[in-house]
Amino acid sequence: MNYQVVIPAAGQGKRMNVGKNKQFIELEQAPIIIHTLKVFEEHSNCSGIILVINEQERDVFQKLFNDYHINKIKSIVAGGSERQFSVYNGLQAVDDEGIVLVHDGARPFISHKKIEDLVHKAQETGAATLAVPVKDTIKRVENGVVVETVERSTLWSVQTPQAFIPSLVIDAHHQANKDNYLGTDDASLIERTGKPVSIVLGDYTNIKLTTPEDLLIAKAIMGK
Ligand SMILES: Nc1ccn([C@@H]2O[C@H](COP(=O)(O)OP(=O)(O)OP(=O)(O)O)[C@@H](O)[C@H]2O)c(=O)n1
Ligand SMILES: C[C@](O)(CO)[C@H](O)COP(=O)(O)O
Repeated sequence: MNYQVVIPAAGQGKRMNVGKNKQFIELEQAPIIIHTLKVFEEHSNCSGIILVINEQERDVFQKLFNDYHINKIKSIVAGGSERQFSVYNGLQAVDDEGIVLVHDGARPFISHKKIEDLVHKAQETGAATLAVPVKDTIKRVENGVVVETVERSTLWSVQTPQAFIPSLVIDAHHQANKDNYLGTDDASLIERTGKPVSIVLGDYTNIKLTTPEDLLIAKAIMGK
């Protein structure tokens, strides 16, 4: 099943603390965002990429597309002040057919196999996300004191891509905007409308490069 993918890459990378958009940090002679884009460029099931960027970085991205032969870019869309707004802007460029994926530009280690597993599930249920079982014990803390230890067997660490029937995720964004609701992922916007979101087992290597330590892990993953 073919799919389109919206890739939000318009963040500032504050937690990476390198003074620039972390998407441009080089790993093995290519920027992080190129590693991510190449996964979809090289996947025959991907019919088009909608990339969401900071407008001030348009020329930088354009040069990267030329240098690395990224040809599946269907649209380049300006991001917003929050990830949710960036994704919403990207979704406006999506064809209302098939399945749409939303995938963080900061997650370069996604595999074709997991994308295909996810798309298959979204075809069945309308909405699905990759996730992995939590390995640490998770506690709810208030004012530096533990108020609850959450039952670990029910906890999953959610990743991207997340996959949807386009109209479902677009309607959920509209509702969230109307309610002034800000979520940290797109699946939560669907959950809050009462519709089900399925879980598809991801890989622990599908990390989001967020803080400097993640670059050490990324180098190990690439070495593997
Ligand atoms: N306003 C925003 C915020 C985030 N993103 C994108 O959403 C993905 C996940 O966000 P995150 O890892 O938090 O990236 P940043 O927002 O850049 O990081 P930080 O919060 O540390 O500034 C990234 O590919 C990021 O570029 C975006 O397109 N628009
Ligand atoms: C969407 C996400 O990657 C799922 O884990 C995560 O919520 C993004 O969070 P961020 O703070 O915007 O990176």
